[in-house]
Amino acid sequence: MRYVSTRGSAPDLGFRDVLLAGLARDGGLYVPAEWPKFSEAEIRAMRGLAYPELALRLLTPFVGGEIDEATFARIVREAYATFRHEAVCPIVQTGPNEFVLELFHGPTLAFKDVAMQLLARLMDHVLAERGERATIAGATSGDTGGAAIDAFAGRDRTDIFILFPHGKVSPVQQRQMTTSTAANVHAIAVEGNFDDCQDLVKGMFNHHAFRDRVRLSGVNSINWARIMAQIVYYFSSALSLGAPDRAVSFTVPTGNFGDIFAAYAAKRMGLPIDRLVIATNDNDILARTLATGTYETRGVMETTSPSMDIQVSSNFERLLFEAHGRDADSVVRATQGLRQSGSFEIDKPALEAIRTEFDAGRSSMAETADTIRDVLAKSGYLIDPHTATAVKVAREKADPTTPMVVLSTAHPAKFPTAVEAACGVSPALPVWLGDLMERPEKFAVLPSDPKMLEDHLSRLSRADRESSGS
Ligand SMILES: Cc1ncc(COP(=O)(O)O)c(C=O)c1O
Ligand SMILES: N[C@@H](CCOP(=O)(O)O)C(=O)O
Repeated sequence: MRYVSTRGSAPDLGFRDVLLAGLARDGGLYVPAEWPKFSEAEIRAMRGLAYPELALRLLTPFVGGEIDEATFARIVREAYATFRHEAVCPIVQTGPNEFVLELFHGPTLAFKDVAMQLLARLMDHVLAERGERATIAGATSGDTGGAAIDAFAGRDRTDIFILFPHGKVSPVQQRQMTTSTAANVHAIAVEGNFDDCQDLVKGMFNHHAFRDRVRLSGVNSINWARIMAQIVYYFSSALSLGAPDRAVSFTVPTGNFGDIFAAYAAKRMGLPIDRLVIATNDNDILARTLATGTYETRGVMETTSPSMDIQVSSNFERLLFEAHGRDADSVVRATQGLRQSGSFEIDKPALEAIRTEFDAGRSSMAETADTIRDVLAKSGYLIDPHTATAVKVAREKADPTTPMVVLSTAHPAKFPTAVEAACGVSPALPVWLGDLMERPEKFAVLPSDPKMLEDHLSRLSRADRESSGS
């Protein structure tokens, strides 16, 4: 399996190089040169497989023989052994045709664990094989950071630097990033919003001399391996609802477009998916884009679902590439427009192609709070604000003939203030995180300044020291 960049001028790479590269050298994102396909009979034969075995079957084609079978199987099994639910990503029914896919049974209570536990082990393996070290940089609006820190803490081959927007993540999210005692973990509070953090990280990737010196790798969903791992739970949930003999729809609380792009990938691989519904909070750039055909950034509004407070939705670039028939020039034009004027128009045929697969809706903060209350009252089930934005939108788009699966991307205990304000119940953290709020914090505070950030990383990165021979 080879991987190509959405911007067309970076070299094609194999799986191990894509895993370590993160962002392509032309600023684009890697996608598989072709989508692996599974027939109906092959999908039917996946029914009843345990989650790690299903993951092995679906992900093996993406690895393309670059990691031997036995090692890959061991890594996958170890990654999912960290989950505290036997099914890894179970579904629960919350309405006649409404199901919630619980993605929060991993170590940090967020869907990011599903991919990050695998990614860290894969990177460790490839780095050990090559006898190399890497510097990991990631931007987070709250959940990616905690999940990445948990997955990479204490790993000898990597130093990890996580940038989060100062004062704009929930207290639980912040502590999950700032209380690690591992020497290779470095949390950085940036004076800015998530888009600033993401810009800084992409800036470091696009500064090739720096990138090469510190051997920069990424853990955001710009890294193909993140998307790859997230494909599995679309299959597992659809299989348990009757796929491939029955189509299902998914509603996904969306920010950086990684999770819903994994659903699109599952569909391209043969999973019968009817509608893919994008749910946004008040930062509704994607819902506006689908309605108008213009992707137009506005200021970021702080909401009760902070992980979705974002304007520049990185993985939308992967969808643009597909919707334009894999024409990299169209993607380059769009990204130039975004950089120059904060907006771009999507051509009519590409927009139609997107609308054929996707639908979108928005949930305001008040509607999200109402939904938390309503789901608790009617189903006795407590959801977090990100999940609630999706339930609200899913209910507007529901079709009585097709099961609708709503992705529950975080445990409610990560956002106790918003949940309690909505419904009067304050969800408790699980026992293993019971003392999280009392643990001492350690983090740097930096302005949104590329040079200061690079200096900070250089000072602390072991890969940089090795490259400079000091
Ligand atoms: C809890 C939660 N829900 C939803 C999202 C949005 O997911 P994506 O960025 O993949 O669209 C995020 C952040 O990624 C998140 O942390
Ligand atoms: N919502 C995310 C933002 C980063 O997204 P990613 O999936 O690209 O890592 C977060 O919680 O950090």
